[in-house]
Amino acid sequence: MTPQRRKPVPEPDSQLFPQCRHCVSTLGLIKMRKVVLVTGANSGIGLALCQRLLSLHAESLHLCLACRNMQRAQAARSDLLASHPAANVDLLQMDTSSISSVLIAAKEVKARYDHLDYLYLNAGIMPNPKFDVKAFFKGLFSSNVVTMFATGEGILTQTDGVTPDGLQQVFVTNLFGHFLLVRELEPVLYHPNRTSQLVWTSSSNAYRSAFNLEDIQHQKGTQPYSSSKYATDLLSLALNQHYNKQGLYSSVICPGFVMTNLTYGILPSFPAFLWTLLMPVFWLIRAFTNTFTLTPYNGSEALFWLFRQKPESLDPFAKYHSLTSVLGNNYTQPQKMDITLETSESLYMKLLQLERKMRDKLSENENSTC
Ligand SMILES: NC(=O)C1=CN([C@@H]2O[C@H](COP(=O)(O)OP(=O)(O)OC[C@H]3O[C@@H](n4cnc5c(N)ncnc54)[C@H](OP(=O)(O)O)[C@@H]3O)[C@@H](O)[C@H]2O)C=CC1
Ligand SMILES: CC(C)CCC[C@@H](C)[C@H]1CC[C@H]2C3=C(CC[C@]12C)[C@@]1(C)CCC(=O)[C@@H](C)[C@@H]1CC3
Repeated sequence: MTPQRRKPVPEPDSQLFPQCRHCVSTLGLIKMRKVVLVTGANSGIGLALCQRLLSLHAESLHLCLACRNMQRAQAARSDLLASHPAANVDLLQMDTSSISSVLIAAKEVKARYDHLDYLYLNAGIMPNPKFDVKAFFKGLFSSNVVTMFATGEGILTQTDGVTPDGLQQVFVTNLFGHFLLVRELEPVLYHPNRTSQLVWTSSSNAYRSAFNLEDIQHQKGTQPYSSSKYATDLLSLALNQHYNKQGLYSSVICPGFVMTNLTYGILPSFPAFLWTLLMPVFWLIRAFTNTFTLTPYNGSEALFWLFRQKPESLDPFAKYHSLTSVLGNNYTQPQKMDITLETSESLYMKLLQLERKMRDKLSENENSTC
């Protein structure tokens, strides 16, 4: 963690009143710096988002990179400061797969900042992916080919693990750790007269068929990634139902297919240079599906777009897709999600139950070690 404990500095709106800062503050026209926390910010889409945010708002932002590995986090911070020396970039150690790590990190956030404007819930894993070559070639010659390239449907499975807390690794990393973080940060996310936004990096690989309300952690299946992303879509809707009155809004995005550490892991025997050699093929595929955003910069388009939207104007049933045209132009498009209010509410209740169980377990452990 960075040693300094800084509250964001109130800043007068210098565009409105360029000459007299004193008058601005005495008139009470003070505008606080926007505080933005991004999980999984040290690489890929998360890091690209940070770069883009700083390109537009370097001095009016307070950026907090929440990462599990502080060495990688430091490297990302140095990268950002190299291109934006005046930026405010803090680091926060947080492993979303560990309950105690999330609770400690949330406490630290509440001590450092008195409000959070944006919380990007982006960290995610797809462990031990298995690429079904046979299904891929079968798909290539079927009418489903475009969907296969856009969503990875039917060609990927994963082997999940269990964390020391006894939770399924993918479920807790991608979803539950983030849920707990949101719950813990309620005091800095709710504030009168202004709104806050939660933005989840979901996926078009989120399938209803991979999700089961009776097995929300996906202990039994072989598609924990797809299940965790479908659960993300459901949870975002439930959060809107429960939090909008308090000025807190939630949205989900899909970055498209992006070349990152996560995707390199899908074909581990495939060296990075072969992926680069395949780029012309991928650009060609863009002619059929604009979901091939390919670079983290392009993939972060919808995350960046949401930063500039009024949250009240967003559709809680829509997933916002980053898309890139054949000519390389980026844009964001909403698409209705395959979710219902009933299922989202049932999942929300189950997550609250699991949260209570985990908290009880944690305090039992603390008492027994006292
Ligand atoms: N790439 C793609 O095509 C797509 C990606 N996505 C989603 O985008 C998000 C970002 O992934 P992407 O940029 O592609 O991949 P990266 O692997 O580059 O980024 C994932 C980030 O999450 C972090 N992370 C992983 N596990 C944890 C953990 N337990 N605690 C804290 N941080 C963690 C990683 O940290 P570390 O460096 O330490 O591993 C890394 O910073 C993910 O949610 C992914 O599911 C969705 C659709 C498509
Ligand atoms: C080596 C071959 C010539 C080409 C192989 C291509 C596949 C490995 C990709 C084609 C579509 C991709 C895809 C994803 C992973 C890699 C592919 C299957 C995702 C499932 C990655 C994670 C996501 O969240 C999805 C949105 C991606 C959808 C497309």
